[in-house]
Amino acid sequence: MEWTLADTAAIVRSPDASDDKYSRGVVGMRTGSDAYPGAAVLGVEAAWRAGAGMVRYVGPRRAEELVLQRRPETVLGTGRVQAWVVGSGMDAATRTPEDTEALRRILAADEPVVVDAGALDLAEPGAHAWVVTPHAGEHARLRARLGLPETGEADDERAASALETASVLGAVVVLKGAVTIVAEPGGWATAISIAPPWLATAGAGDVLAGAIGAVVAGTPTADPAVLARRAAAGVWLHAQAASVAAGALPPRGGPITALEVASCLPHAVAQVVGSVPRAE
Ligand SMILES: NC(=O)C1=CN([C@@H]2O[C@H](COP(=O)(O)OP(=O)(O)OC[C@H]3O[C@@H](n4cnc5c(N)ncnc54)[C@H](O)[C@@H]3O)[C@@H](O)[C@H]2O)[C@@H](O)CC1
Ligand SMILES: Nc1ncnc2c1ncn2[C@@H]1O[C@H](COP(=O)(O)OP(=O)(O)O)[C@@H](O)[C@H]1O
Repeated sequence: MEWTLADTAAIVRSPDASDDKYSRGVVGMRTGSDAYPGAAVLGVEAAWRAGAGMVRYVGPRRAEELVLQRRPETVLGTGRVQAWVVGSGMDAATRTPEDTEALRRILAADEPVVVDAGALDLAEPGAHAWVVTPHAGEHARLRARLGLPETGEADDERAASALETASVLGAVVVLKGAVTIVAEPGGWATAISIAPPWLATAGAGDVLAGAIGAVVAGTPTADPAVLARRAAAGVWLHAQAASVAAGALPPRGGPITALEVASCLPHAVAQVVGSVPRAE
């Protein structure tokens, strides 16, 4: 049930001579708002640092400026992408009608979508290439909207309820917490419990969404079984990056920020690709 480094290594590959920026995966991000421009920066940073070949960003002017300040590599505006990340740093209550319309278009498109925070209210039952990423509070709200009962906090109850939500929604569910559950509509689930409690810090979820987006864009797929395993690999990299960040503070770790977690994603990726023997 626990997702491992070896599982992640079966999914995350290092680029080779045949690769270019497009084949490595382009992530499109519609995240952030005037209230939360920082969430856009965190997600974009994470997508780059988890190995995207290109990141496109669409959002309000101030968020665009902050994103470019941190990552001038980022391409502003729409264009072809292999995966979307939407909703981090957005608020369903204050979203503009244009934002809502744009989110609906993305959710209806063919590319896989990571659906976070302020876009979760738009998730409706169907058969979707979506990875929804609620924390406990968002999961409870999502379940209430889907007409599903309240559930407990024990690990087995969380796994069962994530599976039920995945099945009713027709999408992969990443239920975040100290133990993060990844569940797919077909009935498979896994857990990632290696994250240090220091990861409980504002913005860590925005980083997670960007990291998952990069892993999904690496080999885009609409198959929920494959999508779930790619999402689990993204969760594992994020948790491992947090361990690297906190572990740099001896002897037992110390406080880390979300941006530091994003900055440590390359270490986690390097550990994963370095664990696989080179083909001679
Ligand atoms: N620097 C930034 O720009 C940041 C932006 N953020 C954005 O802020 C927005 C609001 O996110 P929040 O999660 O704070 O607000 P929510 O509106 O989702 O959460 C508010 C309520 O949900 C419950 N809740 C929140 N987290 C919970 C948890 N882990 N377990 C159980 N219940 C929980 C609590 O009752 C809380 O009062 C999102 O769009 C998010 O992406 C946050 O990620 C923080 C950092
Ligand atoms: N006690 C904990 N131990 C380890 N990881 C945690 C703990 N609490 C939360 N996390 C992780 O931190 C991240 C928090 O995300 P989220 O709740 O969306 O916060 P935010 O909205 O501030 O970004 C998730 O990846 C979650 O799994």
